[in-house]
Amino acid sequence: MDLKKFIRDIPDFPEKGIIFRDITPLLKDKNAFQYAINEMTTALKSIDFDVIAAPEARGFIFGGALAYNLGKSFVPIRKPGKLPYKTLSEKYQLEYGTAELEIHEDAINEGEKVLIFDDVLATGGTAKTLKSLIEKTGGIVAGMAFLIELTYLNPRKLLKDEKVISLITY
Ligand SMILES: O=P(O)(O)OC[C@H]1O[C@H](OP(=O)(O)OP(=O)(O)O)[C@H](O)[C@@H]1O
Ligand SMILES: Nc1ncnc2[nH]cnc12
Repeated sequence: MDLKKFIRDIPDFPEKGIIFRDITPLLKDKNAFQYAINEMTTALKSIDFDVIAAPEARGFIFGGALAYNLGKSFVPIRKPGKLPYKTLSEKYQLEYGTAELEIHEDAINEGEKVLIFDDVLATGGTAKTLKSLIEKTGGIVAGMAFLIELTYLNPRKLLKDEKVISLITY
């Protein structure tokens, strides 16, 4: 199945000059959604890890399904003020502005192998921040996987030495 057919390009969203890759048509089509989850599930079998960590909001949609499929636990990384226990937090830049993410300080056990999942790898700013937060908790990043990679933004420049998987590239 050509998954790109289910990604809609929205020019100038949320700012002028950005081509937003909208995943909602893929989510709307049950066969495409299931195919994407199954393809990613297969791809992730090549990585040895214990836990999937994913950021709010779009990362949760796929991260939870993948963790269930692979029999792994799931760690939510959230926008500020949403997690109820003690948190570690980092501010960062993404393709369209600045943002901040938080993780519970006890979310990951010392030495646990973590797979980062997100829907889009754009500049790599979010992924780099996720890695840093996970390492602060004592976790080890075993790999990173994305539904979509925007190669024209050179995200892998920020992710040297990481194992990176993506299903759809632009
Ligand atoms: O590689 P980067 O340039 O950092 O961009 C990628 C991030 O941007 C989007 O998240 P956004 O913060 O827009 O959140 P959302 O999932 O809540 O829409 C996307 O879901 C990734 O997390
Ligand atoms: N161009 C883009 N489309 C969708 N999500 C994104 N996150 C960062 N850049 C994005």
